[in-house]
Amino acid sequence: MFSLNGTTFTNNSLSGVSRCLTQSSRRVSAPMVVVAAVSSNGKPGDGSVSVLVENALTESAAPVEKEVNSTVIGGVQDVYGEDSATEDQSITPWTLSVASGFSLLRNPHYNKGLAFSERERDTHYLRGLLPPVVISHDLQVKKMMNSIRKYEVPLQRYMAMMDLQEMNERLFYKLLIDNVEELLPIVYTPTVGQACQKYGSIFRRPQGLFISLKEKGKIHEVLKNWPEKKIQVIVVTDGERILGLGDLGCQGMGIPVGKLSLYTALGGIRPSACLPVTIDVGTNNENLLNDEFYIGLRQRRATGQEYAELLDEFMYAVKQNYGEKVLIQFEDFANHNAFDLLAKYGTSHLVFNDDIQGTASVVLAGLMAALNLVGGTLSEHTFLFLGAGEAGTGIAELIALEMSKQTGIPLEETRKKIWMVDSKGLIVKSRMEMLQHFKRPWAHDHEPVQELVNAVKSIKPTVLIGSSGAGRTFTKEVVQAMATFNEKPIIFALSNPTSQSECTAEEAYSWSEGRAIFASGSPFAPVEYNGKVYASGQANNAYIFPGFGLGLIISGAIRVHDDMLLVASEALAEQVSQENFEKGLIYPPFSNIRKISAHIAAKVAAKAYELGLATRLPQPKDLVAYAESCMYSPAYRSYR
Ligand SMILES: O=C([O-])CC(=O)C(=O)O
Ligand SMILES: [Mg+2]
Repeated sequence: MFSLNGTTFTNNSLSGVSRCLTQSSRRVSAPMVVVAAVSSNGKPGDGSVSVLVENALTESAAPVEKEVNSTVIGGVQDVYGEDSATEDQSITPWTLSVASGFSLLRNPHYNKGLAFSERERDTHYLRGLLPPVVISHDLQVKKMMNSIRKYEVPLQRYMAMMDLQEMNERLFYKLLIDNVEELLPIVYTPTVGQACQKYGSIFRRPQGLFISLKEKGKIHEVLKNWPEKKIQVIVVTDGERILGLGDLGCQGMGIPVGKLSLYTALGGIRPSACLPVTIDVGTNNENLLNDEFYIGLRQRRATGQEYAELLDEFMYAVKQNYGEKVLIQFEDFANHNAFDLLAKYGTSHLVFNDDIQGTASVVLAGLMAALNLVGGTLSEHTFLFLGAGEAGTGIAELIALEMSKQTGIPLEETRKKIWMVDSKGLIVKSRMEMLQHFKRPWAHDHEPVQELVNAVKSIKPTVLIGSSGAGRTFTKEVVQAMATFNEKPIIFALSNPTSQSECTAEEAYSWSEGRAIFASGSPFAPVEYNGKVYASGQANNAYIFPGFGLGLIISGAIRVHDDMLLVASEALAEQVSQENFEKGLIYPPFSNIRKISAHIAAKVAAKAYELGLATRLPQPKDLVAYAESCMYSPAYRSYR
């Protein structure tokens, strides 16, 4: 351990440095140089950097470092103080870049491409490696958007974005942040669904960790192979229920990668703190098992004890490696595992299931906002769901909880306002014995009903929610029935990607004669009906999880609590403006998402403090300002 300019460097951080050096020294041919990379507010002196490097080299004994022909080496991107929340501005002005010359251009964390200044080109051995022009970050964004728009096929745009992420991380994030509405459907639903279906053939470089049954007993070591050490958020899938597309096995990796890029772009978590993980226990997808190019384990899914042991080893290895404040987001697990994993680890780890909890929170927010358009309180409405899996029952439970909080009526009673249809028809008491445990709270007294349309006609819901993963199930008859007994029927078609949406925006508006208040999980372009343009909202958990995670991180929360989901919904609903309502919108535009995320984060953090679940003390006075100040900015740093 040693100190420099008041910052203490531990052996841990040094081993990170030495690892960088080791890895770089294998790749670089240009001599490495020490550079002090200065963030916009920092002014380190050059001499100190040499001290840092000397110490780094002498304290780590790996022989490879001695090979480093080190005039000097720069940068300590990875040295964050123990207390750092997300972005490093408040911690230390120092960044340590790992290389110079050709390898600097090949390092996505530090590469700036044509934006390297004349001076940086001189000091970092870049002369001749770049064409003469120097362009600004903004011009780079413009140029990149021009080329991306030239691709007509969305998957090509996706691949161009992934290539950019691997080439120049800060440009990737600036592009995404500045053009979020245009690029979200590319890096996220619906295109990410296609990317997962083809992941085997488009896989180029590792973007996350693959942990398969082969790694059993070694997960702790496998985590150490990941180059970043200060992980704050992990998104993990086992690929069994990727969006509404079913079992995509190991190819589900596209989802954790996509979700985490939104954690950074939308929620401001720094990219190096994000770790995508795919657990591979096999797949039951015959097409993949028979595909010679399939990249995962070629076996049927392990279940029972074998599955549980691998997950258990993973969960404990994560805590051992990254501490108890690392957020683990479960994503796209099948129902039969999702509920159990959340219940099992909810008391020992900081875990969040996006499909159960994130979707619930975003839908509740949409409903809160919709009340402004349709009137009444939540408990005056009647809800019918198609699909009683993670999303459906998660949303239902949060609505029932909110109704109970608002009215003081017990949860068992408020649940009775919510009905569900699954593949076997309306969930009713007479089916109780045969129901999976998570469906049982929704079995109410009623005659058995097979078809959705008959359930709609009998229950007469004011709100119809599709969470079935089955596309085109809200038929004309269903939507028309909703429109006969509701002046403004609320219809959410949540399943993803677009192909699985229960109905399209156009169907919802035309079949309801323009009266539906409609939102969908995947985006739909505005629709014209009878000379009027209808823009619909995207009820997607992407509104919630980035800000929610930010709130947990900035407060140092150690557990997720349902009350945090309720305040996240309130925070999102509060961001819908009068102007949005006038257009019939119940979600704010994604273009404001970083501001929205800061508000969600502040409310979630405040709740964590109130519940005694926050460890980051003292509590900042202005949590919104604090959340904003912690957010990662993709602005380039200048290397001196
Ligand atoms: O990824 C999305 O767009 C939303 C989601 O979690 C899912 O559909 O599983
Ligand atoms: Mg999901």
